[in-house]
Amino acid sequence: MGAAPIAEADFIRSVADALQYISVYHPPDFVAHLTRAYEREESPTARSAMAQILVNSRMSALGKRPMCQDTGTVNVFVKIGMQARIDSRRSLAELVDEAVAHAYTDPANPLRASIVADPIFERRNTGNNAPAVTHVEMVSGDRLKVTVAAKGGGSENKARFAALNPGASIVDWVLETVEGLGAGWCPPGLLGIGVGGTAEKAMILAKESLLAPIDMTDLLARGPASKLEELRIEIYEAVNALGIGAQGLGGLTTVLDVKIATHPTHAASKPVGLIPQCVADRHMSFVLDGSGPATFVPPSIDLWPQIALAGAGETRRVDLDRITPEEVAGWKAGETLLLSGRLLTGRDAAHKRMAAMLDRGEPLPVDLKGRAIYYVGPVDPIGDEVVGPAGPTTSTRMDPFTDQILAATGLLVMIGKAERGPAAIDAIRRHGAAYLIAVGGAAYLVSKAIRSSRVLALEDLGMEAIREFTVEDMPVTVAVDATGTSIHTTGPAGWRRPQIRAGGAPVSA
Ligand SMILES: O=C(O)C[C@H](O)C(=O)O
Repeated sequence: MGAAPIAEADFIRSVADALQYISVYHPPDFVAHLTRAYEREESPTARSAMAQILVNSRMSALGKRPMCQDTGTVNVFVKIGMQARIDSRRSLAELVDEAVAHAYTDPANPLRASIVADPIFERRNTGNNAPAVTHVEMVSGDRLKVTVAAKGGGSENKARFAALNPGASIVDWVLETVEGLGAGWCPPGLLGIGVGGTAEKAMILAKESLLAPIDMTDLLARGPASKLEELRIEIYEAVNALGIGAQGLGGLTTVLDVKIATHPTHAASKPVGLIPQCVADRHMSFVLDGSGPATFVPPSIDLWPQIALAGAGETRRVDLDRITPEEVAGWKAGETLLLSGRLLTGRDAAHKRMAAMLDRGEPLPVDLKGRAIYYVGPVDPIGDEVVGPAGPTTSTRMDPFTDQILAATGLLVMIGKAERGPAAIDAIRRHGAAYLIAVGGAAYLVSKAIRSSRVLALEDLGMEAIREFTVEDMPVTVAVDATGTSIHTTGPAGWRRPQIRAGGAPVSA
């Protein structure tokens, strides 16, 4: 007699519950590896960023609110036993999408809807984060193994592929590629590498490799038992020697682990996919056998270290309602500021609209003169929150608009995460502006500095609308000052170490 059929409702409920679970709880292996990296970190700025990420992670677990404002694209991998049966007339993708809609609109913990339908033209938010990206594989057995992941856009944007020559070095390609990624993928995190098969197979292998347990600490302690493990250690050490560090600030740890999955390939080929995983590492697996929905037990809060964040001390306080070009000119790259007052928000879609309005000679819906703008798309609030988790988004996406907006509006300050490109840095210097960063992946913690929030303009853009926040003592770091000095250049340069190949030879790349 075969296994009992899996009820449609059990499948939907299990996927929805898993999505809610991973939005608030980091996997224990991630917390353990990040804690170890934090304890060993010698770069004060990187260590402080890691402290904020760990405190944020614990707060999310306690408050049952998302660890990151970017609650991700839902990726689902379903392995269906050849003898399993799902009692439904709908497609598996439809069931997954119903679960996504349930999870993301759950009134107890609404997650941010980030998916836009029609990626080329309208880019209209679907409102419930569906559809997901669902992969199905038929395997032996009579059960269903489901893995759900919620992958942030910043790290997904840094996915890379190369069709290498069979004799080319994977290590050299990974090093060159990771150096070029910048910090928009929110390190410290993981690298997923897929090698072999075909172009699309290498990318899926890279993505799936990120779902394996994080075990670099054990691997380093016991030593490699295979050539693949040797390669993992070699890449792990070589990438960390680049000195990129947490949030690209320069430091000892950029990656907590390196995962590699392989598949046989054509004699002429060596396809390689690389997908980084940001600090919002969110995934879990469960099995359905027809006996009911999966259940998920919250982890013990003892999993997290208790870290006291440094007090304000002598930190410079900034009144956002009275900033002047002279004051901004006095800020130095690397300095910590505590911001209070009114802060505008705007990100990708708002910048595109504002640039189009300026091109047409139209007035903007908000006056940016002398103001600060925060690149953020927050989660909706619940209960007595004024806003949900609201961490910074990757600023380089706003680079193409920066010169035009600074020149046309008199905007003084931008706040986001990770580095700016050369053209944006040049514009910041020419206009006497400044670029500040908050810690990516510390969204719930950041939201605690926000005292009020209201939508000011472009409401149709949903989470991308222009809002006005009132903030109190919001901690940020000056990343590009008015002289054009960038901490994302000076920081990593100070922490870069010589590359040593397995066997002792220096890496040529
Ligand atoms: O969409 C976002 O909020 C952020 C995105 O995950 C990013 O890292 O840039």
